[in-house]
Amino acid sequence: MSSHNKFTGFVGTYTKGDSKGIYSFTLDTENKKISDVKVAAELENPTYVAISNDNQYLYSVIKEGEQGGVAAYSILENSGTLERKNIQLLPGSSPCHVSVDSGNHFVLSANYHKGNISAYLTNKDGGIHPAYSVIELQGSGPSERQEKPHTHYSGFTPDEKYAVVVDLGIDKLITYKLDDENLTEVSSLSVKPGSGPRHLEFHPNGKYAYLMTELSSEVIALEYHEEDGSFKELQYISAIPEDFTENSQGSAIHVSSDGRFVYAANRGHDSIAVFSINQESGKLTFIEHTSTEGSWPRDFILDPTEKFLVASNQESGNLVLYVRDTETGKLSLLQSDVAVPYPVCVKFLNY
Ligand SMILES: O=C1O[C@H](COP(=O)(O)O)[C@@H](O)[C@H](O)[C@H]1O
Repeated sequence: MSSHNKFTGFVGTYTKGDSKGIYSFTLDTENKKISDVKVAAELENPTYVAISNDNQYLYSVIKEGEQGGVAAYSILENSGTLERKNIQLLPGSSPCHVSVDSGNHFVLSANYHKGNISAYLTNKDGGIHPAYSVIELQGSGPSERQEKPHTHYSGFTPDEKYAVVVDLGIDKLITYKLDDENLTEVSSLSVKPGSGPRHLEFHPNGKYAYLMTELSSEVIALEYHEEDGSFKELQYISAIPEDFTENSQGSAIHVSSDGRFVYAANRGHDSIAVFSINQESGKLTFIEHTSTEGSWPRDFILDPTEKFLVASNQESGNLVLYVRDTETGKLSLLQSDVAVPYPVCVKFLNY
């Protein structure tokens, strides 16, 4: 457990309205407050960011003119200051998700608009080489938002032997064997047609994973088999109340590092759903909904102590701070007036 009481976070945004790019902020866990919001780097549409395990580098989605890709930054002295290393762009829309492995060797990006993923290798200075593999996904789904692949997430399995890709347009989770030359498909799982899977997070025991769907607002509990990178469905559970009939779209999902709770965000219902995890079966039980005190919670994150949770409301432009009861998993509101324009993603440095 960290002995710090001040933690630096970063917010990726859409550079609409007043937004200038990536913002940094400080969470003071003693005074239970977020403050010191400032611009950390100016760039267009840095919607998603990933921080290397050693806190040396930040990788961000970037748009430049008619091109999109990934920008690499140095994080100066574990602070909120970013210095550009380089960028790698490809023609067309920018990606929506970026991730880096624990050894800071591979960077992966997923592109919703193009329906593809790109894999990059880093150089010894943390910059990135041009994409060495771009994989176009194939297929469609029954919803009008599933006319083609819309890849929303690419990350790593716990042992980092595989890349896992989630595609909202084709209702699929695909596992690729990862090396420095190729990504080779080894397994895939089709989930409920029309559910629109979006983001995935593993349980710390590496045996289960939890998948948030955007179109059906459900959490899918999965069993993960590390020997071949395959997944098996265990359970579907709604993240919104049964009687809520207005538009709502699932967004982010996180698992507490004690492996006891899953948190999932709902845009429209504007809430975070809390679930407890049965440690024997991996299945979930609903605990509560907490309002996000704003509109369209695109992302949220547990702080490094996991006693707090920070949510980002894209449309109302505010970060919201909750204190988390680590025994019950429940959230209680502390602060909801931290202005950040069009926040899309929120991340902390590692402590
Ligand atoms: O969650 C969502 O993500 C997609 C992709 O993000 P983008 O920044 O690449 O456009 C977005 O288009 C969609 O509206 C949203 O629900």
